[in-house]
Amino acid sequence: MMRNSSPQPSAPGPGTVLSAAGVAKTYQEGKLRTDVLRDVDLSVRRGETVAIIGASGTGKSTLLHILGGLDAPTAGEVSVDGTVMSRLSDRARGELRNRALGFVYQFHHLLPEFSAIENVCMPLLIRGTAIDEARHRAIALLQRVGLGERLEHKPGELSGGERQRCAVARALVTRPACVLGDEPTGNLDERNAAQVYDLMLELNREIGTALVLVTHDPKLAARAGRVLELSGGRLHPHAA
Ligand SMILES: Nc1ncnc2c1ncn2[C@@H]1O[C@H](COP(=O)(O)OP(=O)(O)OP(=O)(O)O)[C@@H](O)[C@H]1O
Repeated sequence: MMRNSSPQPSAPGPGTVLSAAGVAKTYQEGKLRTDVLRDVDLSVRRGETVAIIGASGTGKSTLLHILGGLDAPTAGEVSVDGTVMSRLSDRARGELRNRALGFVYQFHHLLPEFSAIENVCMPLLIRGTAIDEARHRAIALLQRVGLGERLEHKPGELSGGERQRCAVARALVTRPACVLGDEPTGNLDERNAAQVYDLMLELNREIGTALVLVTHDPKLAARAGRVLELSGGRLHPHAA
């Protein structure tokens, strides 16, 4: 494939937990063709925090889905913890996602019929952790995010900020190499958004999980170690 000469946001190397090389994505609906991503290169190192900003419709969610293995690129490759995702079977890709990645969405995506502790236990149980150990780890993390008194509450019985903090706990309970957040604080007021964002950065420091966060809020983005802007289907270093 022809590669352009735009500067790479950073080159992959040892300690890279997530990388994209020449990632393109085209949506084709009948005769309508939309080239959303043209040539995305990205390399995220262990423990790094990266914010991705960009105008509405530039493809931030599309990119995050592809980085998380939820969608396949039209061209290019994504590697998670050194393994190229497209070379894996669906099952092996699912296992890699469960082992190495965590996800936080704008709308928490917690399971409504399960309690906070059950929601946070879920990724551990999926990977075969014994129930007692899973509960022990879920309780410790829920206490850490300030929900120690809300363990048995269902999502509908939690406030918006509490739901997002529970979703953060669920994403981090497996101590993944990297957490991907798609506007993780986007539905919260400024104070709650700052609190949840703070929490993610604190857990990043404590656990060493890398964070890749899409946000429309420049103030929040500026607190990440690196800010990249998606425009014209490519990622560019963002000048502060
Ligand atoms: N399944 C699809 N089929 C066709 N086009 C799509 C599809 N999904 C997204 N698009 C288009 O791709 C473009 C990028 O969408 P995406 O949701 O990734 O943007 P975004 O940067 O996350 O936007 P926002 O900030 O508004 O959430 C949009 O123009 C959208 O219409």
